[in-house]
Amino acid sequence: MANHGEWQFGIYFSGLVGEKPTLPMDYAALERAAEAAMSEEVWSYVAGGAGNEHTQRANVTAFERWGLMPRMLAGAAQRDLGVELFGHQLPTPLMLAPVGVIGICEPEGHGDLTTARAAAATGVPMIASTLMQDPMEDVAAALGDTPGWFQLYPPNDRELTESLVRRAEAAGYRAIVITLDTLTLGWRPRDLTIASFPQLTGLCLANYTSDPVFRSRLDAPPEEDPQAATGLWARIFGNQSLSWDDLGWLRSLTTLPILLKGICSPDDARRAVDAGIDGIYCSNHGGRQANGGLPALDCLADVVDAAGDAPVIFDSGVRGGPDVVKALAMGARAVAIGRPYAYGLAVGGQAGIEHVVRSMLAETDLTMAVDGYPTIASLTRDALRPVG
Ligand SMILES: Cc1cc2nc3c(=O)[nH]c(=O)nc-3n(C[C@H](O)[C@H](O)[C@H](O)COP(=O)(O)O)c2cc1C
Ligand SMILES: CC(C)CC(=O)C(=O)O
Repeated sequence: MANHGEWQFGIYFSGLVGEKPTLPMDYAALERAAEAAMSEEVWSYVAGGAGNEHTQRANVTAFERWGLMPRMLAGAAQRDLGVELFGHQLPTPLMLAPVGVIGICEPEGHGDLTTARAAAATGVPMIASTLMQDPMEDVAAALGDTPGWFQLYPPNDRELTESLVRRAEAAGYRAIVITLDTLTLGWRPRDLTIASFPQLTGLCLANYTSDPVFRSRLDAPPEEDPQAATGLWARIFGNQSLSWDDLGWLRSLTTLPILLKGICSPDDARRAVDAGIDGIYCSNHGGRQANGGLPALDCLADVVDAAGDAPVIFDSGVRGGPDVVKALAMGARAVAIGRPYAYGLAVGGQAGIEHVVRSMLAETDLTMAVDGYPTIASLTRDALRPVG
C-alpha cells in the first residue's frame, strides 16, 4: 500500500526546506512555467476560457472575498483530512477534475495514464474524462486501488451512451459524473483565434474509437479513416436536446452513484436529487463555457443547502490550500482542481502532478493547523467571514 501521507506537515514540507525547489512553489510561478513548457496551441486551449474570461477570473477572486476565522488552542495539533464519499473513506477531500485532452499536456501524449499514476501515488481520486487519449480501461488499470470516477459526456446516441457507462462499470470506476454544462461548446476566443481545437480534440477520442457501438457506426475502422471517426464524433458529441426527462433513463443504466456536473442553481440541485441523482458537482467548468456568469463559489452554499444529504463536489478557481478549506467550510464534501494539475503535468510529468497535489494538500493541512480546525467536520460556515 503506497504511503499517501507525504503531504502531511513535517514530511512533504520539511523534505522541501533546505533545497532550492525545482518545481514552482506558488500558483503564479506554476502558470508561468506551464506557459513556457506548452506549445501556444495547447497553452491557449488549457489556460483559456469563455469570452473575455471575466467569469474565469471571478472564479479565482471570489475566494478573496471570504476570510477564515483563526481559532486558538483548538486541538488542531493532529489533523484528519479524511472524508466519506458514497461509502468509501478517502484520505483527503481533494480530487482531480476531469480534464479532457489532458493527454496533450504531455509531449508523449499519454497524459491520461500519467495522471492516473500520479493519482495512484498520492491516493487522490481521478475523474477520468470521456475525452482521453488512452481508453478508460487502461486508465482504470493504472489507478490501481485509488478510486476513479468516469465523467460522461452523454452522446447523442443512446446505445453508445449505454455502452460507455457499461464499460466504465466493468473497468471498475466507482461513480459516473454526467457533465451538463458542455452540451455545446462555449464561445472561446483563444481557440477560435488559434483554430487548433479540431486537431487537439481529434487526438483524444480513444474512448470512442475503442467502443464497439461507435465503431459499428463507421463504414471503415477509425485506424483506416480517422477523419471519418472525428467527423462522427463531432456529430454525436453534443446532446443539446438532453432534458430532465432523460435522467430516469440515465439513472436506469447503472447502479453506480451518479453525479451531475455543472450545477450552480439550487433549483437544479433539488431537481437532480428528486430524480434519484446521488451527488451534485457544483462547477462552472472553470469559466470555459458561459462567460458573464456567477463565480462558482458564490453558488456553492445554496447548492449545498438544496442538495440535502447528497454530497456536493466543488471546482472552479481553486488555486491553493486556503481555497480548498474555504470551499469545505461552505459545505463541499470534496474539492477538485483542473488547470493546476494540467500545468503540473506540463511542467514536470507525473512528478509535476504529484508536486501540485502534495503542495495543495500540505497547504490545506497547514491552513487547518494554523487556523485551528482539526477535521473537515470542524470546518463549518462559522469559520468564514466576508472580507471587508
Ligand atoms: C483543458 C480542460 C479540459 C477540460 N475537459 C473537461 C472534460 O472533458 N469534462 C468535464 O466535465 N470538464 C472538463 N473541464 C473542466 C474541469 O473539469 C473543471 O470543471 C475546471 O477545470 C475547474 O476549474 P479550474 O481549472 O479553475 O480548476 C476541462 C477543463 C480544462 C482546463
Ligand atoms: C472537448 C471539450 C468539450 C473538453 C472540455 O470539456 C473543455 O475543453 O472544457
